[in-house]
Amino acid sequence: MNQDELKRQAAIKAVEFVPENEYIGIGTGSTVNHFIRALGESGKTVKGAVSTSRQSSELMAQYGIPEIHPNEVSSLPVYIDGADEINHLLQMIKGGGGAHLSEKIVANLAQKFICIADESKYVSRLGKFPLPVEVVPMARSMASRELVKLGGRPELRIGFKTLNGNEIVDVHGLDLSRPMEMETRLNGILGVVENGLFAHRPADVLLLAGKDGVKMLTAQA
Ligand SMILES: O=C[C@H](O)[C@H](O)[C@H](O)COP(=O)(O)O
Repeated sequence: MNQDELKRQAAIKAVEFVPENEYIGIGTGSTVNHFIRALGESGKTVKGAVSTSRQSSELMAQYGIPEIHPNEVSSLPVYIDGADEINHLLQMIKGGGGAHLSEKIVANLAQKFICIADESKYVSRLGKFPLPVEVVPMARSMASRELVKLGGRPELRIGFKTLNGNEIVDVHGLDLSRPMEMETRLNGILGVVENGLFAHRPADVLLLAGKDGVKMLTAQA
């Protein structure tokens, strides 16, 4: 089974966690695209979904899943999303698609965050994947100098703008051994809008697809 098929298996499993006739939250990325298709084809009815990107909104529309704005809900029973890396505490690096700001907002509206991933995403230590950091364009250089002081090597994602018109710097080499501290610290840099560490809001459940099937994991102390 290739990686894409494993992503699809995790996504199909996630449909079982979707409550009928409720609003849900939907993330962004290739694994989530499989989830939207699987939900659309499942015959399960949701009242609607809060989306986190244009890409997800467009696919939801193709499958007749109504979209609702995050400001119209105060809570969501579930949020389904992928990850670029996830550890045993279900803390994640996200933002490979540049959508981590809206993903973090919607994840924080959710009672349960279900992460869907293939087994290559499960890591013993976060940080091989460069950490996406969304920055206000006029502060990009200033913020990048601060990221260097923290031990990172920021690299501008050339030609990319976020949903909010900002830029992304992908930061290599940061020490992420204390993810909660680093998440807070990075967001304290002037010009940083949000970083892709999900340590304060980890996933609640990980559906991890491997060659032996889809495992359901929770945080391991
Ligand atoms: O901005 C993108 C998101 O954080 C995605 O959840 C993440 O990049 C994983 O994407 P994929 O499912 O394509 O591997």
